[in-house]
Amino acid sequence: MSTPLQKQAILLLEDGTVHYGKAFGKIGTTTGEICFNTGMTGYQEVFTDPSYYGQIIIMNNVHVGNYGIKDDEVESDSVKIRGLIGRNLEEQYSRKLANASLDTYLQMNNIVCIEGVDTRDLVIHVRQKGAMNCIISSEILDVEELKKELAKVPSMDGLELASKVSTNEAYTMGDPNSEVRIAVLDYGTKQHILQCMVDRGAHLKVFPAKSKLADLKAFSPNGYFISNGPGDPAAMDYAIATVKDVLNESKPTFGICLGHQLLALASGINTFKMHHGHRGLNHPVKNLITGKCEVTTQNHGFGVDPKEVSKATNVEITHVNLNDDSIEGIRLKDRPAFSVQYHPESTPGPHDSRYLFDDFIELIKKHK
Ligand SMILES: NC(=O)CC[C@H](N)C(=O)O
Repeated sequence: MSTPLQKQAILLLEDGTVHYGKAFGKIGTTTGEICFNTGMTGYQEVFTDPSYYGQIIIMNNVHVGNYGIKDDEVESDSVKIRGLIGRNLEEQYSRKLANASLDTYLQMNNIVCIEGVDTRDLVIHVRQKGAMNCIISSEILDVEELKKELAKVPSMDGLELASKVSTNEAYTMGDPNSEVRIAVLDYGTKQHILQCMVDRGAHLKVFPAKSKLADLKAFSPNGYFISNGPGDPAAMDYAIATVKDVLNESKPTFGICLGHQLLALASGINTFKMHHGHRGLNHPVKNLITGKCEVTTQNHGFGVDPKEVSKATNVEITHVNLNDDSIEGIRLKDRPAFSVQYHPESTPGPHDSRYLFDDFIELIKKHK
């Protein structure tokens, strides 16, 4: 909750919209693409998800921070969002197990934030006008000066960001004696995606973004995983080339979110920038194979082109979004490869879709 002692802060959007509020986290200036997350819980997992790198997040929930911060509730080693916008960002927290307050955590991670903003109004605005860049500042309070800074920020459309959050060195996880060996292409993976595979007995080797098929093959994998990550998938020529080579191996391959988009691009299907994307914990998806509905966790601003998918002879649509009919899952007809646009590891979120990890492990065992 804002107090009279807090410094002023300003939020300026690319279309000229201005919101005034109070500074939270680091005092400074930050820029990025504005987007909103409708989830009511799981803020720490959201802030540490590398897919959000380069983005400034509006949290729809009116209170953020009430249960503090816990060191192990993270999806990567640091906060990856570029900035945070909230109605009430809380310094006080009530969970005994928490290690720190949200404010301390955001300051430690150098994240510039603004609170006291009418987030309902702002979310409706972004929902109507679409994704755009924005700037938050608690040090420059002159709108004209902020406009000049904001004009320098590149559009998310066409931006390659995955190589900035990928691991620098390859590393392994899980039981080295496992019969299931998965080579992971890390474009900014969430830790719990890897954990979901390790929990099912897999041995993983996680490779830096620019690794080639030959690097992966040196691990003798019997399955390949293509991770989630930030930025525009169409700007990732190096990854599209590697995923094409991976598909030619005809080994079980699974992609999540950015990995789904790369699987489509490597199969000759384009992606596109969505109007304002999907970010939250309650997106209904229908599995067209089983006829069942799943409530899913989502975080994406790009999508796979539905017209091109329906024309492609080698690709089958397996999942659709029940809110807007967008493509949520595909599988290849001529290769043991499948992918989903949403996040089945669901940290945070409902566990309805974790069966996809079981399916992947089963597919690998069958193909051995
Ligand atoms: N969660 C993700 O992997 C996001 C993928 C991609 N950066 C998008 O915004 O669509």
